[in-house]
Amino acid sequence: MDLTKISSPSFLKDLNKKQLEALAGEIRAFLIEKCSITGGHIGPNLGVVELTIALHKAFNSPKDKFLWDVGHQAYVHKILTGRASQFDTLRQFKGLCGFPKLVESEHDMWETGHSSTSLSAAMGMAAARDIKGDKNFVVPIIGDGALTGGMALEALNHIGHEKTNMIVILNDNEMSIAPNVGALHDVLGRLRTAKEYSRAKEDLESLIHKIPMVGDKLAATAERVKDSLKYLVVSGVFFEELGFKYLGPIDGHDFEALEKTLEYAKKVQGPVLVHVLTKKGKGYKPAEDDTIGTWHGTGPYKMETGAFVKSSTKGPAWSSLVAESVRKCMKEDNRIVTITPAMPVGSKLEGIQKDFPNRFFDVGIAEQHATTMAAGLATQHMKPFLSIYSTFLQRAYDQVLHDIARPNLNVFIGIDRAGLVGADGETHQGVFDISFLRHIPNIVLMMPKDENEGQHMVKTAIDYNDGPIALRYPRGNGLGVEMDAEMKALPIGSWEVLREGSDAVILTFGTTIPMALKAAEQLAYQGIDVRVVNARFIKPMDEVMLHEIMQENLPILTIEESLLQGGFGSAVLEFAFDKKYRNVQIERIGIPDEFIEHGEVDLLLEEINVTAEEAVKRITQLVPNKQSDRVN
Ligand SMILES: Cc1ncc(C[n+]2csc(CCOP(=O)(O)OP(=O)(O)O)c2C)c(N)n1
Ligand SMILES: CC(=O)[C@@H](O)[C@H](O)COP(=O)(O)O
Ligand SMILES: [Mg+2]
Repeated sequence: MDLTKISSPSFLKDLNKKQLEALAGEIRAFLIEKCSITGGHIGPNLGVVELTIALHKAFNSPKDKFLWDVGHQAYVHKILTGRASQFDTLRQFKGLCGFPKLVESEHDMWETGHSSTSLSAAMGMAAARDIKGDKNFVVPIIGDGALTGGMALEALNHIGHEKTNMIVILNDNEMSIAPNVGALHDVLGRLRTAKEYSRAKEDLESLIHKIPMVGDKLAATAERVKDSLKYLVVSGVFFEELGFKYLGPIDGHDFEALEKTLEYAKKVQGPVLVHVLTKKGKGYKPAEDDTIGTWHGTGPYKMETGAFVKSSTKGPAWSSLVAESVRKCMKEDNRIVTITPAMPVGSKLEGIQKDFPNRFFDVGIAEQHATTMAAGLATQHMKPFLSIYSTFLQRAYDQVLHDIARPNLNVFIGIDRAGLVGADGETHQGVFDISFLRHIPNIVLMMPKDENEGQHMVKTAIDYNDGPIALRYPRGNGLGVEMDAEMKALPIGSWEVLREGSDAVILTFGTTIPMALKAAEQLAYQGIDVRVVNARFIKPMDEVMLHEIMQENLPILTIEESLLQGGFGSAVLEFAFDKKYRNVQIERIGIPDEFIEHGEVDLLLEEINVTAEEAVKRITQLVPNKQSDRVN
């Protein structure tokens, strides 16, 4: 079948088991081929091929509402809702989004990207339905990893209390990105093996009902016996005690089991949780055999061998640089404890996990817990290293403020994926952390210009004992610079002049330094002499140097791959105003007040004018008389 010809999932209603299985095969082949070129979340999507087909067969989207938790596993949903032809543009600039997107389709009911939001949103949609007296199903699909997110548990608690009609599909493949962790994971583990029990339960029930005369009465008593048996044998009671009817576990690749269970679930009053067992990466051996999370989200790969296509990079991965530098420090200092909320693979923490198993914690998708746990460690004079993506740190804003900064606890926060991340798009861009951290008292916030300065900043953070200190670093690789043999701490709040200049100053840090230097070189040809400063401490700023620059009354351009609103440039403006440098001209380049969609980072930066050309233009406007000098 030509998948690109699908315009709506309604055709599924007429397919028999054989045809459904054939369709599943075609979709798998399509996904493996397309993702081999574009990259993407191939593992999770191969695991939900049959489940997604069965859901679209059993329900009537968009009247019935599917909410895909995290949403990285919605490619099959996108294929069945008329978007197969767009997969060549998956996660590319102005192309198909890798997550559900309202503007893309009426079938995309809820935008995700961050984990564990589907149940809360589903409760909202179900409440609206009930208040309006509408009749439709609300069907959130949540993974075993996402279920460890605090929001999901808050929602389960409320939904069960309200006894709202909802069919929760728990897609359990025993994996988060890495193998799933936590006591809830263990509960699911007991359930997975409980297949026998649920069959025995049904056999028992039908047997008792057959006993003439006493059958039904006995059945009622047996119900209580069965339930007590349930307490003994399986932990499905976990969900049933929360007010959910628990169905399962069922094989998520078996169309008959799926159809039977979904049709049964549609008849149940109140919230139902259908526990579906799937295999992440199913149907593609390299992904199926993945036990660590390599095939959760990938770049392009060779279909035949599963070999990843190497991109040309100069320096080490930033995550590896930071993790390796911390690992070195952990050898010398047994106060250091590393915590990650479910991202050991992305943040390259496997080495730490292996060498220091009792000083490493993967807490699951639980950013708030991870952050406050770090605070608790710091109260006991340990040195917690919280490794967390910028975008996911947004989940723990109050924990940083209330639990770490307010009591001024010595926590080292490694903010990974700081800046534009590219393919994951607007739900994952790491461009807000400066704005939401800079205004918190006691915080030190820094960003290195290259991997050598990165290792020195790790040392700076480890040696710093006066409160919270955050090191932000980008997705991707370093510049390939030479590394000093020894890590050495930097003076807190110290900036560095990279290029002298007497006509204007560019203040910038991290990934935008090469662009600033390029602009300065171009301006030199115009006779404009620009100083370029590595403003590597975003907080505290180098106020001595700032006073000097402003006393010289030099025009200033700030550049940052971060939100302008409340960002570094704002800090410089505030400084000038507060210190009464009212004549200094200041311009800012950075992320505008909008969400930045998916695409290659260079194209995104061009789109929003965070470029050397823009810097040249802005500086030229700042020093017009230099222009006229040159012309005369
Ligand atoms: C708040 C938040 N934290 C972390 C992530 C990163 N992340 C994306 S998918 C994923 C694992 C999800 O596991 P599961 O829900 O079981 O889905 P599966 O990939 O197994 O289908 C994680 C940790 C995220 N998207 N959002
Ligand atoms: C869907 C999700 O949130 C993660 O899979 C994320 O895409 C990982 O990002 P990196 O690829 O930058 O590790
Ligand atoms: Mg999972």
